[in-house]
Amino acid sequence: MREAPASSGKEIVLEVQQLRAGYGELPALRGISLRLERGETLAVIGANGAGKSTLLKTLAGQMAPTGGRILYNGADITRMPAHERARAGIILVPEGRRLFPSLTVEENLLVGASTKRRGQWDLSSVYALMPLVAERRSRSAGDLSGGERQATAIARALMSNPEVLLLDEVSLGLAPAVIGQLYASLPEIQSTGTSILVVEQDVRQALAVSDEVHCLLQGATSLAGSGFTMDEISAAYFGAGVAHVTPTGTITTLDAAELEES
Ligand SMILES: Nc1ncnc2c1ncn2[C@@H]1O[C@H](COP(=O)(O)OP(=O)(O)OP(=O)(O)O)[C@@H](O)[C@H]1O
Repeated sequence: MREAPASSGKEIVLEVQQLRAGYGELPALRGISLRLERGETLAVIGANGAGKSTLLKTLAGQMAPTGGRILYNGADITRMPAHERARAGIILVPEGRRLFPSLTVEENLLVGASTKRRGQWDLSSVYALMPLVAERRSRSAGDLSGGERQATAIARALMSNPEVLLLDEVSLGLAPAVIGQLYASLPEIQSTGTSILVVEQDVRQALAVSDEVHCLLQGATSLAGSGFTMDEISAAYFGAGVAHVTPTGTITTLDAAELEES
């Protein structure tokens, strides 16, 4: 694997070094390294089973890594439990939304506020950002449509005033117009200094919303950085090795032979 270090001079909020994780004997992450800058959106892409959800779960503390380190604002949080990471500002919106169906939308949002982190997000600012959620505030979460549930899940995460927001498959199963509305809220979230790591199946959507992209292939990094062509991305996504140096930043490439060895 080749790496050319980036030197953008921006503050690194989250740094992942050679992260490994797996399920029993099955390795799901095989030495992932990445950096998330303050206020940056990084899209993690890759085919089914590439390790995207495992990466987010490991960053949120829901899965213990088998190797490597996670640094948050320079401190080693590799062994920090999930609830402490949430209190520290790393908030995961998991695939499948996981709201409390018998509670109203507003009650779900108030659960998000239970980390008691201070910041600009409270009920009124979240409702202003997401009018769809405001309109549904008195509804039971169990009665919402898929898009409304996803919007509510993001709104609940915002109530924690996250420093790092981890979004897993925001668009899964939603109509394009609904996906557009959800992604439209990201720039404003980002502008408050929150860093966003978004897992997205739709590569074009991922590129549209992110500053940088990180492609996983069978648990390893096949491409990372910005300014790639669709051909380069699809080669990394499906497994043909590519080599490319971006104008601005890090580039990591992995060819098929290296993947076999790792
Ligand atoms: N609970 C689990 N038990 C055993 N193996 C698992 C489990 N969850 C994931 N895996 C395996 O770990 C690997 C990585 O899965 P992961 O869900 O992280 O991939 P993904 O990129 O998020 O895929 P998808 O887009 O399908 O969600 C796959 O081989 C998957 O089969």
